[in-house]
Amino acid sequence: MESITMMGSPKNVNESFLPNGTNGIKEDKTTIGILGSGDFAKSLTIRLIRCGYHVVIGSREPKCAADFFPHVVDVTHHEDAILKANIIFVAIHREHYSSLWDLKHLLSGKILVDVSNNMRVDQYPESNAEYLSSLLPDCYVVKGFNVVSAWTLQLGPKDASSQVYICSNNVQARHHVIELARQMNFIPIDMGTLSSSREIENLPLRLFTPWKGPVVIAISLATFFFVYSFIRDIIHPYFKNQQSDFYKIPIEIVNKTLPVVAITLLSLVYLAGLLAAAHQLYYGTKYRRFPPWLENWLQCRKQLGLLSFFFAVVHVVYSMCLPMRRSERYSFLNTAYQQVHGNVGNSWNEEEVWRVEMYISFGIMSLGLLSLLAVTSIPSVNSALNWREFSFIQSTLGYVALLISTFHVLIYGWKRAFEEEYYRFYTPPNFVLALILPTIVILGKIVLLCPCVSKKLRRIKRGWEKSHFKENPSSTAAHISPERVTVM
Ligand SMILES: NC(=O)C1=CN([C@@H]2O[C@H](COP(=O)(O)OP(=O)(O)OC[C@H]3O[C@@H](n4cnc5c(N)ncnc54)[C@H](OP(=O)(O)O)[C@@H]3O)[C@@H](O)[C@H]2O)C=CC1
Ligand SMILES: [Cu+2]
Repeated sequence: MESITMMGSPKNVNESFLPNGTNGIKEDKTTIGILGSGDFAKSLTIRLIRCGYHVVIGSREPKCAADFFPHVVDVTHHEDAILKANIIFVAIHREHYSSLWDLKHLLSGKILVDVSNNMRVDQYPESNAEYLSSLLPDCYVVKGFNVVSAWTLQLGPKDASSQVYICSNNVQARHHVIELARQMNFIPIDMGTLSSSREIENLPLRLFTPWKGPVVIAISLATFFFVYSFIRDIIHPYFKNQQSDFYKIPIEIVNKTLPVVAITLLSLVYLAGLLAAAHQLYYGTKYRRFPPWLENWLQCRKQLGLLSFFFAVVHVVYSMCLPMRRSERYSFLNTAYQQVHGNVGNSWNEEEVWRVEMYISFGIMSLGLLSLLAVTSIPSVNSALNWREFSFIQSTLGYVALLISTFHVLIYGWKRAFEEEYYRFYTPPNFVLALILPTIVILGKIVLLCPCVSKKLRRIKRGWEKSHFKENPSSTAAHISPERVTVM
């Protein structure tokens, strides 16, 4: 186990971890108790003694457990440990909390820090900390430190970026533990009463929660457009003309899918804002709640925007690699041969040259703007901008990015669409599908910019600015109005 090997022999630990004094413990030492001698207890002990605390461990088998702790640590029975400390970490699993019942009389009046986590979100009817508090009502139960892993604890005070969430029904106990967290070089976040403990216990179990919806949308779009292109551009020519284009699957078909997904996701970012504005215009007020699906959509615009940026970047890399392909070289040589054979000296086509120059240029510009939007969505950059600057970049420049990328797609494909021989009207090529949403969004924005509409929208907003909280303090529409949410 890493935590054990890191400690080495007690002598080494004494030399390397203890901060000052002959025995490493400060004169004004504070004793912290820990019940349990597992991974978390070991790592917590290291962090505490590095920060100058004296630690007493309560174990069911102190003799065995003592081998795994530095010799300055007092490893003893539960009863003894409880008597020696006022702040006691409960580093045992919830399933064993009932064993503390026998120690009830000794624990009375002590601060108990519950660090436990569960295996699943909302695994039990009540949170572990609330359960501990109900089991030992004479103790001051504080929830905290469950979001840091044993590994993080071992990294030592140099790692001063970890936040720990702390809550308790007893204000003094909470402040003691907050102060202890600060001394241990964590950033404590006061979460109020013990009713927050369920939320705190669910925090380490989250897996990219705000990303789930946008990722599912991106994967679904990518799958749909990939399969569509595969059938249209590979399977159909194969059955119709016995033309084997299967070599196109790894790069060409993938690279036809990526830009369509990127532009569709970017359109979805702005479509949500447009629908929210339409909702407000329709009802003539800002105080009416958006439907839940629209609220969720508005809240995941940043993730949709970043995914769009990701797809655009991968599309650029694929496009730059297109000339490296062997197939590209063969078709280039074949064209050259046919040109020589046909006695064509100059194949320069001014219109084609302009088309390609334009769409590449528009592609580069839209990637540049998307990068700017992505950078300003980083919290540290975003906090350096005032609201107007942020809104200019995320809203105005975002629409410009959408417009330019629409031109990029349009110029790329318009001529090809008319050159297609088969399925011209029944199954439009990918790029035609890619243009549907951006066109709707751009037209919608133009409508919103019309003087009469924008005047009405401004009036609605001004009304909100003046009296929102007086009129409807619980309105969530205000919190996620189209103008106030990070667009990307
Ligand atoms: N490991 C981690 O990274 C993290 C752990 N946590 C939480 O910390 C707590 C401890 O986790 P961890 O150290 O990994 O677990 P371990 O299984 O490594 O250790 C648990 C300890 O509990 C004690 N114990 C076991 N059974 C009983 C029992 N029947 N009665 C009383 N005590 C018992 C044992 O100590 P002894 O034999 O000395 O009595 C044992 O060492 C858990 O609640 C966990 O959710 C929170 C965040 C991160
Ligand atoms: Cu492109």
